[in-house]
Order: sequence, then structure tokens, then C-alpha cells
Amino acid sequence: MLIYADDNMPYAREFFSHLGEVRLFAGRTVQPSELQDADVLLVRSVTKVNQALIAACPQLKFVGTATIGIDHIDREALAARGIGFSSAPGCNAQSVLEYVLSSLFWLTEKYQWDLHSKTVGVVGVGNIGRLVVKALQAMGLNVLQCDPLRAAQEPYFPHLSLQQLLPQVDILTLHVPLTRQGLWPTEQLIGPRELKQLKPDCALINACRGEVVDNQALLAEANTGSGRPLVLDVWANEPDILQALIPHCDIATAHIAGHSVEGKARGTEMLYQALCDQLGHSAELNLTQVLPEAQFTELKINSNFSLLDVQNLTRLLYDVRRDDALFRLHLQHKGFDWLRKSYPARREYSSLRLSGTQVPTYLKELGFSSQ
Ligand SMILES: NC(=O)C1=CN([C@@H]2O[C@H](COP(=O)(O)OP(=O)(O)OC[C@H]3O[C@@H](n4cnc5c(N)ncnc54)[C@H](O)[C@@H]3O)[C@@H](O)[C@H]2O)C=CC1
Ligand SMILES: O=C(O)C(=O)[C@H](O)COP(=O)(O)O
Repeated sequence: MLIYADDNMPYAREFFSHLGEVRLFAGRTVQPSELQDADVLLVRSVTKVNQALIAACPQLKFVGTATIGIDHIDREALAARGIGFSSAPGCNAQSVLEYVLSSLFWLTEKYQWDLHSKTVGVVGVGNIGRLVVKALQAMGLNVLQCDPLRAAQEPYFPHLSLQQLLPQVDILTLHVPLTRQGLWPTEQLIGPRELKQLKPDCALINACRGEVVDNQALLAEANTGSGRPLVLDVWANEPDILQALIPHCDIATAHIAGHSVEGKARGTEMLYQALCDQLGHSAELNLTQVLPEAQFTELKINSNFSLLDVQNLTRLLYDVRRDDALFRLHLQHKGFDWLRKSYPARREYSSLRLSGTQVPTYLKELGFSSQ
């Protein structure tokens, strides 16, 4: 069996070699003709699995994407050929939460906010949005939620329409999939009209998909001197992004919010399990067997630890300013995809075990583990 895997998929050989021959390919630039003898195709978000690619691979039996987003996959075309499919729901949700928290803590410091007096709007309350809501509420912030699909199914879900939510929030964070059809499409969900509905100083965080925000409208607003705090991990038309936006961003990164070591490895593991299920094999390897030891694993929390110390604690694991600095330094010469490919290791909060008799519950809600 020939298994083709994106060369940005960690541990692909470790997981899949006992099922077949693993060959690696460059996800962004691969041509369908390079994959024509594939039985299994394992991609990330940069490979468009469309009709042309599927038609070029007559033996294809399984396609997996080690990502949460599936907007790059033509699932109807796969189903029409009876090709098995799996994505990796939730694999890097914690990683995105940590990106959002680090960004919030930095904005708080930069603008000297009283974070706990802020109202945060979370749009899209699925695997990631739920973690964000839980973490912010645990820290005592006021959180408003918008998710019309959940509202339609869950009578007690505290949904506000986008129009109700936008004028009320001080920080808006987006966690929707990129969709172009259906009752609630998200392409250009935030455009000129929505930007006007927001408070002028409302911060905007986009770590879902670039096309969810009208990038030209953001630039037009920024060029008026609006000064709206901006955190952009994702951009319209990656990797050829609207570079004029970068100087207006407080944090600008190369679509790496989900790139924790655990988040990427979990994606590979989820595809491995899905392929084993399809083949009727039992899995021989799991995540804990492949993850390297973290550089530090234990920390004692004392009784005088307070909410004010959370920012310092989280910075031990991840400070988004590192990725912002790399982006501004290297984007021009090395490019968007180089930044993603050479992403430095970052471990999730759960890699640090907190000890002490009084570890506050909110730290567990953020994803830290305790003894
Ligand atoms: N920057 C990065 O590195 C990463 C980005 N992502 C992006 O984040 C997206 C969300 O991830 P998850 O939370 O895991 O997905 P999910 O599918 O668990 O949740 C998405 C939620 O958005 C809601 N939704 C859909 N349309 C909406 C609309 N018009 N308005 C409001 N809510 C709407 C859905 O009902 C669902 O609850 C992914 O689809 C992916 O595109 C995911 C991982 C990493
Ligand atoms: O899971 C997703 O969806 C993402 O956006 C990933 O975190 C980033 O995807 P890749 O481009 O690294 O596949």
C-alpha cells in the first residue's frame, strides 16, 4: 500500500510505516500527477483535494486531513468515488486557545487594559470556541456567544445574533469554519458593515480562516487611523497575503495558532486511528509513545498565586510575540510557508504539571494539569 503524506505532518513515518510504504510530498505545490499511485493520501490544509486531484488517483481508498478545517476538501467528490475520509476534529483546539490567551494577555499589557472588565464576543462555539468560552469565564470575564447552528439545536444555548453581539463587545474572537453555502455562510462574515457595528476600539482576533474577514475592508478601516487592535493569524489568499495590513496588526503570524507539538501530532494520530479502523487493523502506536519529553514538566503553585500571575505562568509555555517577531523578520525574504515549516516547538499547557495544595480551578479550565 502506498501512503502519501504531507512533509509537514509530524510522525507520519512512525505511525503509518507498518501499514504501507510512506512517501512524503510538499503539500502546497504538489501536482496531482505526483500522487497518481496513492492508495492513501494524508494532507494538511494547504493541499486542495478537489475533483482533478481525486481523478488523477485511481487507486485512492482513503483521504485524511490532519486539520480541523475541511474547506480544502471536496467531500462530495470523495463520497462519489466511495473513498474513505477523516479529518481531525479538535486536534489542535487547545493550541488555538493558547494562541488567543497569549494574544489577549499581550494586548492587556500593551494597552494597559483591565482585562476583567472586558466583554469578549466569541463567534463560532464549537471545539475551539467552547474552550475559549470556558477559559475566559473561569477567569471571570464576561463572554457573549454567537453560534446560530448550535442555537437551532440547543434550546438553552445563550446565543446572540452577530448584529446583537457586535456593538456590545470589547474583544471579538472568531472560531467559525470557512463556509460558502448554507443558511449561515462565513465567507466575509466580517466586512465593512460589521466593522462599523463594532466599537472603534474593539480588538479583533482572527485565528480561524482568513476569508472570514474582508481583509481589504480591514485595511481601509486601518488606513483611516482607526487604531483598532488587531491579531491576525490567518489571512485571505494565503500564502500571498495583503502585506499592507501587517503594520496595522498588534500581532501578525503565519497561520500557526494550531501548531503546538501536541496539536499537530494529535492530528496525525487521529488519521492513523481512522485508517486503522477502515483497514480493520488494531492501532500499534499512540501519541504518548511518540511525543518528546517537554523541557520542563513541574511547577509548584503557592497559596498567594492570583489571577494576575496567570499571564506569567502561561508565558513559560507560549508567548505569541515570538511568532509575531519571526513573521515580521522573515516574511519578506523567506516567505509565509517557510515560517510555517520551520516553526519552533511549542508545548501545550498540559505538558506542565502544577503541584501545590491550592492549584486554582481556573488553571485547570485553561488546560494545565495538576497532581
Ligand atoms: N489558525 C489555525 O491554526 C487553526 C484554525 N482553525 C479554524 O478554526 C475553525 C473552527 O474550529 P473548531 O472550533 O474546531 O470547529 P467546530 O466545527 O468544532 O466549530 C465551529 C463552530 O462554528 C459554528 N458556526 C458555523 N457557522 C457559523 C456562523 N455563520 N456564525 C457563527 N457560528 C458558526 C458551528 O456551529 C460550530 O459550532 C476551523 O474550521 C478552522 O478553519 C482550526 C484549527 C487551527
Ligand atoms: O486545523 C486547522 O484547520 C488548521 O488551520 C491547522 O492548524 C493549520 O493547518 P496546516 O496548514 O498546518 O495544515
